[in-house]
Amino acid sequence: MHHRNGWDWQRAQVRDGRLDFREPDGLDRALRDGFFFVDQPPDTDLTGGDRFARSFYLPADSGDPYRGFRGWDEQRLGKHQGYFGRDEDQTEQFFLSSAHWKDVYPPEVADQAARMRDFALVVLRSVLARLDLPESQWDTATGGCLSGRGTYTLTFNHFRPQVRARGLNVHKDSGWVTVLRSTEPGLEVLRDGEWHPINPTPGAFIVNFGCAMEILTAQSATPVSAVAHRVGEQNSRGGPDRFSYALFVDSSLDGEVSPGMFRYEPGRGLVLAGRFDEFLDRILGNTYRKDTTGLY
Ligand SMILES: O=C(O)CCC(=O)C(=O)O
Ligand SMILES: [Fe+2]
Repeated sequence: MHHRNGWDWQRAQVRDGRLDFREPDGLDRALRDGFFFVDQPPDTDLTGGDRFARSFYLPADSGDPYRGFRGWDEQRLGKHQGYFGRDEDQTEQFFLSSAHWKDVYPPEVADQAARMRDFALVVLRSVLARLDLPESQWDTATGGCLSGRGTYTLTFNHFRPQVRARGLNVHKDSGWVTVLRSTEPGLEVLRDGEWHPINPTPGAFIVNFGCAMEILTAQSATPVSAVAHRVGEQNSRGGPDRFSYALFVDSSLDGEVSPGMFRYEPGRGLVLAGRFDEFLDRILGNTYRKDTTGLY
């Protein structure tokens, strides 16, 4: 349904560990849209994450443990970890997977990351329950995500308004589900050949699906869309800079845990579709380069 003020994105809440949509066909529509809103749980405290998003890039200051994170870089933390000042995008980012949360993030941020991960896994289970994939195969299919062996990354974006560039290039997220915290407009998604804004709703996270989910389900009875999205150029409006942060659920990068990405072929089962580490390198590399897009 098209409303005068844009696309009618679905809205859910989590009740008794399951996604409960406002509309009777809400889940099916959300799987096709690739994006939906979900109420933050009643006890959600976002102060640590919001503060980190507004501070991580600032020079260190002994009185403020949320500043001074540029020095935590890929050399120090490992591949795809730490601070990245992108060259072709306004965003400067901080990526951190769960193995590092307690050692690097301030304690409130590490706690919030774990709560967002648990919430994302509830959302993931609810979606898997709608697919024709047997439950006994869920953990294998998702590369160990449901048994705590996946890759869980909390990533912060700060959009530098003084940089003249796109905010964040066109891309699809790599993995299963993303739980996004945003308070400002700027996010746009490609749906039916047109770019539509997704404007944040107070009290709700934005959820979207990634490539791993799209590849797994493409031939199933319930294909799930990983929708291309981007952030437009942000101008200084005299107010605070735009920030966002997201909890990404991806498959394990450890070959001992998971051989890679699967597609589900009804009648045949899980079929290996390729290595996940190589896929991730490619999609991240292509997202932050000038003349490519983070699509596959
Ligand atoms: O800033 C946003 O609203 C979206 C960020 C995003 O798409 C991402 O970090 O993958
Ligand atoms: Fe994204």
